[in-house]
Amino acid sequence: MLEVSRLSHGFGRRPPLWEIPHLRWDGRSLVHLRGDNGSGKTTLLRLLAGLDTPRRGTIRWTLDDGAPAAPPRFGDLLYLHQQPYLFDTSVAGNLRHVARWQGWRGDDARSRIASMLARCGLADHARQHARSLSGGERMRLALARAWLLSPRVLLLDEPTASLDRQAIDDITALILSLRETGCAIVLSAHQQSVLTERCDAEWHLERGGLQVGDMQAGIAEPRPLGADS
Ligand SMILES: Nc1ncnc2c1ncn2[C@@H]1O[C@H](COP(=O)(O)OP(=O)(O)OP(=O)(O)O)[C@@H](O)[C@H]1O
Repeated sequence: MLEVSRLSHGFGRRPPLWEIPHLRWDGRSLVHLRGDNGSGKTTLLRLLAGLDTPRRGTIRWTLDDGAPAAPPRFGDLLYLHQQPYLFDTSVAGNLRHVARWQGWRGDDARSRIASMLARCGLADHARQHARSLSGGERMRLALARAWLLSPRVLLLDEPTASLDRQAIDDITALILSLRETGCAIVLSAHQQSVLTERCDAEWHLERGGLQVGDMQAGIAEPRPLGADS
């Protein structure tokens, strides 16, 4: 469970990008973080990932009963940038790094890597250098690498930006499969797509605040700037 309280952040002398009085997330759903370019989606995801420290407010992880939980460790929570960093090696080599990190060896490692390459449609690219992949393939490899770490929470920054329809469909299928494993996902996207249509909830950054909506019920609960909820 994620609990955000009186959170705000900004840069330099500029006013805060947004203020979020209160946000509670069960850490189970698939959330679409929506907002115009420059509204602060990446900034919020980076704060949730613990990569930056907020100017004001708190981000806490709790157990279901509200008791404090330790912040998720690397591997439990992963943040993927829209141009994901890939290791300077082959496609399979990128997955071998994770296999070593996980302590997998020999045939066990090889079969896990082969099945992940197949699942992500990258089997034919196994020996190709990762940095020569197309945009959609790079994102698929980044998701494959993340998947091998079995994250509990995945924060995806514009995973379908600049991709064509087929690539968006491929990434959508992968993200939905990852979610089936029980991984909670927040993904940012400034436009609606086949992927965002499959989300359970929407967090909408606009006019300096965050509106939370339940996509299934079609409800949006405005949380006005500065107000407690
Ligand atoms: N490290 C930084 N230093 C100064 N300004 C920054 C920094 N990071 C982000 N900003 C500014 O904060 C604002 C929000 O940026 P952010 O990347 O969070 O928006 P975004 O909603 O993710 O945008 P996009 O949809 O274009 O990716 C922008 O005006 C950006 O220039």
